[in-house]
Amino acid sequence: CPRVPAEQLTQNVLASHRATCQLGAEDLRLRRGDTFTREEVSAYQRQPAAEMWQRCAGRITEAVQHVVEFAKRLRGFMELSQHDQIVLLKAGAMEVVLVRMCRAFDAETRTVFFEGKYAGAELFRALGCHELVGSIFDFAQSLSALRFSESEVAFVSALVLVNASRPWLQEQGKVARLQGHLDIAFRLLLRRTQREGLLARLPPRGRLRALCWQHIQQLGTFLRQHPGVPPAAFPPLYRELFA
Ligand SMILES: CCS(=O)(=O)c1ccc(CC(=O)Nc2nc(-c3ccccc3)c(C(=O)c3ccccc3CC(C)C)s2)cc1
Repeated sequence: CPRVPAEQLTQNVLASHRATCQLGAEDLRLRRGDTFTREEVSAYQRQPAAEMWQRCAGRITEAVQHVVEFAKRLRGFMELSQHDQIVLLKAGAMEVVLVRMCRAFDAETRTVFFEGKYAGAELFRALGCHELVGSIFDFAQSLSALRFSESEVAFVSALVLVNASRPWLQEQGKVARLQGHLDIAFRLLLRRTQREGLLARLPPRGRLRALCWQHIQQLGTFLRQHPGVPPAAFPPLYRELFA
């Protein structure tokens, strides 16, 4: 079919995701059976809280950097003002990580890929934020039930990022136009693949926002309880986004 703008935009969204998705969905699926042994789990549980927080902060920072690269490749994102690009990434990067992370979640064993193998929630006990970890698993579980294709993950990620209702935007109209084009392209894809029902089953935006807020709060609690941990122990980007 002729390369109508929506088709071109769709190709750009899919290519941007494929180029920056960090681990391939297929690889993640193939490694599902590979879970940590009881000994390895208890070794993680015996880690000091600071060590586990720093490891997770490092992982999150890597994931966020891939999301920044995804945004930069999205047609139209680089045409936004620098200020608005930063506003959208500060508000949305962690939300996109959470959406992408569902590909690394195995609902059958309720485990997530972490540092080379699949881990249950109990592996993260040393973090001291049992509720947050449980909520992340629940959220990943709800997303994995939707059986996203990579194209759907790509579009959901793009629409999480390009959100004209984020506060502090300077050129809200420009973001709304880009958001509108992405929305139309996504709906065309869903119609073509008989997946229109997906839109009604996506979690409300508030779920993502609440999870990110819980993460920021738990980080704050951890840092207050461990005044000895130097801020330099966390990657600058992680501190900039969450501390
Ligand atoms: C995201 C791109 S990907 O290619 O799919 C990919 C690429 C790479 C990986 C490997 C990986 O980094 N897994 C991590 N797992 C968790 C985790 C941790 C608690 C429960 C559930 C998953 C990480 C976190 O640090 C995390 C994740 C979400 C919110 C908050 C946090 C930190 C908090 C809990 C201190 S990192 C997985 C998936």
